[in-house]
Amino acid sequence: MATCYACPATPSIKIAKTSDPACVPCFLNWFEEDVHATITATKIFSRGEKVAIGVSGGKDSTVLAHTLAILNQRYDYGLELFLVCIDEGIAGYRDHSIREVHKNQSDLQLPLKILSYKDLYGWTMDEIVARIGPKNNCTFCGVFRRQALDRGAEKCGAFKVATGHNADDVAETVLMNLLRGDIARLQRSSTQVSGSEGGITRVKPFRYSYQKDVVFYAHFKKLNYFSVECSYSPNAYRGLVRNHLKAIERVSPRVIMEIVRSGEAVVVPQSEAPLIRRKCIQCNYTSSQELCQACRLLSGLNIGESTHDIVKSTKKAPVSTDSSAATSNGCGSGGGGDGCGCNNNSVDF
Ligand SMILES: Nc1ncnc2c1ncn2[C@@H]1O[C@H](COP(=O)(O)OP(=O)(O)OP(=O)(O)O)[C@@H](O)[C@H]1O
Repeated sequence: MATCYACPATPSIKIAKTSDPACVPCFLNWFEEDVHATITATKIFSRGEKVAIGVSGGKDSTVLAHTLAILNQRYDYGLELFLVCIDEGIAGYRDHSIREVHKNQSDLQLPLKILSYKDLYGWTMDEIVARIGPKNNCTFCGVFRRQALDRGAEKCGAFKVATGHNADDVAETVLMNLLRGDIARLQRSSTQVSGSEGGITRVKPFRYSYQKDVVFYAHFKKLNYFSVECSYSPNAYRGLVRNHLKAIERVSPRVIMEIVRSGEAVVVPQSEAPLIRRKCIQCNYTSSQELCQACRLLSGLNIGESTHDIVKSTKKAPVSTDSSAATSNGCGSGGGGDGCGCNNNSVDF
């Protein structure tokens, strides 16, 4: 009978990333060591750094917060960790997941900052959807969340945000950008540290961790997390790409890592155009234009512009260094959109 890859015990699972059989204790140890290997290989953290972990209450960020807390102690990274949670104002969804965030905060004993769209922007996502309808709402949510996470990090004195995007998310993003011919975004989404132009940087310690292994880890560790999909998520184009990827993965499990690595191998010649980086005249957030993406969206909302005009107004930046410029089209736009900050449609993280 087969034994665990690392000890004589009977295996309980097959590790998704390596296809090795493993017992639960060896799997848990393997997972943590694999994340440690990613962190050391990609050099995403520096000693003494303050790091804000974006926690939504979902499985990925819940596992991320636990793993980083463990590794920070085990390997003495010397990081000061904070939890930052953004309340988008989606009744029946985010209010429920925030309960899980509180439980995790009490387990981990890390400082928690919760910021809401209502306080930051004057609108909840429920109010925005009531105003603009079911299409394009991921555009608003993505731009606002990205900026809100930066603002949460700033409040903790952190210049780095760690998110729970995993290898499956990154592979989907690489494929989506490739299918859309957006090679500049493909390269941006494949870098180890993004958004470093003087602002707050973003890192993904799970970029080489398989989604299934994250789920196994959460399950075997009995972590508290909320597993319901966002009620407004149309899951259009990313859903298609995800299904294709899952089909290929059944034949060749290594495909996820191979796509992630392929994305990293793409080198795009630097644009001749100078990057313009300034502060938004309204909110002081880093932007490539007078008004940052969030303020442009907000001004359209506040004056009652049509959804089409609001979203169109965010597509004008030719050379964008606006760190909120992760999106330009909406998710509900039938798959043609540049997507949002959430995993369902984003093509930039
Ligand atoms: N409301 C939020 N507050 C704080 N961080 C968030 C929030 N939403 C998303 N994030 C961050 O962005 C990452 C990707 O989020 P997304 O919702 O797209 O994917 P997910 O795979 O469902 O992640 P999770 O399981 O952590 O919710 C999360 O892992 C988390 O780090």
